[in-house]
Order: sequence, then C-alpha cells, then structure tokens
Amino acid sequence: MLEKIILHKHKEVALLKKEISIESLKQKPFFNRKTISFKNAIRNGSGIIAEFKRKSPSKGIINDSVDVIEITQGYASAGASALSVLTDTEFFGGQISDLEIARSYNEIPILRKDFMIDEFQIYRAKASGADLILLIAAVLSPKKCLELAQKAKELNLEILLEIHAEEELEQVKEIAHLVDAVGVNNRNLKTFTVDIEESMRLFDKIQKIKQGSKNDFVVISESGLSEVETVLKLKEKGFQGFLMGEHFMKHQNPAKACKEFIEKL
Ligand SMILES: O=C(O)c1ccccc1NCC(=O)[C@H](O)[C@H](O)COP(=O)(O)O
Repeated sequence: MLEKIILHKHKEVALLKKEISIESLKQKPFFNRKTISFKNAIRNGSGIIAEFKRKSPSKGIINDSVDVIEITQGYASAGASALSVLTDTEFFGGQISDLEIARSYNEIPILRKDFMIDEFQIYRAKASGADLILLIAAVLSPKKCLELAQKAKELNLEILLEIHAEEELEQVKEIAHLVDAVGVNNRNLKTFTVDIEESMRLFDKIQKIKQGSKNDFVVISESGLSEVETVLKLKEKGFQGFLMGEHFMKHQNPAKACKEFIEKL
C-alpha cells in the first residue's frame, strides 16, 4: 500500500510543481507566520493529537460528511494538544484547503499529515499553516530524509519522524539531532493489522537513541488507539503523545468523542 501511495505521490507532486512555484508559496500569508511548538504542546497538555481523517486505505470511508471547522475547533476545545490534518486526496479524501481552514480557526499546533517526498511539499505545508511535517522512514532514503529534515528546519517547521519497524531505527539515529518527535506507527501497512506491542517493543530502543543524541524529542504512539487503558499503558511506558484518528472520526460527534476520551485520561 505504501508503495502504491508513494508512486501516486510522485506523479501528484510533479504535476503540482508545474502549476505552483515555490516563489508563489513564499508570498502566501501563512508562509511568514510564527509557528507553534508541537513538542512543547505535547509535553504540557493531554498529549492527544486528534486527526481529521475522512477515509483511509484500511477502513474506506470513515466519515465524509464532516465539517473541518466544527471538528478541528471541537478537538481543540476538547483539550487535544495538537491537530493532525490529512491532506492526501487520493487515498484519504483530504485537501490542502482542509489544513488552511484548520489553521485559520485554531491556535494549537497542526501536523500536515501527508507523504512527504519532495521539498516542494514542505514549502506548501508552511504556506498552508502547518507547524509540523511528517517524515516516514520507510519511504525515504537516509539522504532524502536528512535533506527534507534540513529544509523543514530552515522553514522553522518541526518534524515528526515515523517508524514502523526495528529496521528503521538506523534512520532515527541518522537524524535524531534534528527531529522534534519520533512516532511508532502501530499499523502494519502490508496487513493493516494494528499492534500496540510494536510501540512497546520499540520504546526503549528509541529512548537509547534519544540519550545518545542529546536531543530531547518527544515519543509518540500512532494508529489503532481506541481505549483509554491502552493510552494509559503507553503513558506509563513513557510515551508522551498519542495520534488518534478513526476512533474519533467514526463517531457521530468526533469532538464529543475526543472530549470524553481526554476527560478519562
Ligand atoms: O490509516 C490507514 O489506513 C493508513 C494506510 C496506509 C498508510 C497510512 C495510513 N494511516 C495514516 C496514519 O498514520 C493514521 O491516520 C494515524 O496514525 C491515525 O490512525 P487511526 O487512529 O488508526 O485512525
């Protein structure tokens, strides 16, 4: 699935680069805004990163009759530390305008959740109001990952580096000095099964890298989270952030679901 997404992403980005110049992105009002620190927000709040997600390859349509303003404002009022907004259209039904709208109506950090493969997307993330971008180790060579991380830093964006498996820890080592968050994605992208134990297995190894790098990034668990007890177990292990999409979005009132979840933490 990841291969299929990335193949499509290369075509999408090539087309966009023909239509939109980096110079024009630099002229957008959000491009020069002061970003809000995701890392600080995670450390000082509930740790919940609430995701705006209409559909996904694993679940199909989750909720496609949703209003981005109502839901993201609802998440923020519910006590989410940060928002994650999916901007991929083909596989997740998102739009870059979802991010721009969410930015216009919220004052908490926002992750542009997309498959970043080219610096153009980082300029676009900044121009559309993101505070943080996602780098997925499984789809980037170490060289590309470093290049994109450096570009993000140059634009004052924070970085969430996502891993799925132990083999990707090497990549964490390579750019540990640059990242603001390391996330373990519990979803196996071949089988789509989610296993929270993946987070548990990798936590101590990530901590070791963190100590070695002397960079105090936050550690996040992503995907398949739906039980308060699971989040409490992950918190006890040492995880600081929890990325949750489907559990809130499948609810008739995602903001209410988010509020009730955070109240129980
Ligand atoms: O969600 C998917 O099906 C998916 C498939 C292929 C690549 C990425 C995918 N999800 C992206 C995410 O990381 C999740 O949206 C995020 O962690 C929230 O997960 P969940 O709470 O399970 O909706």
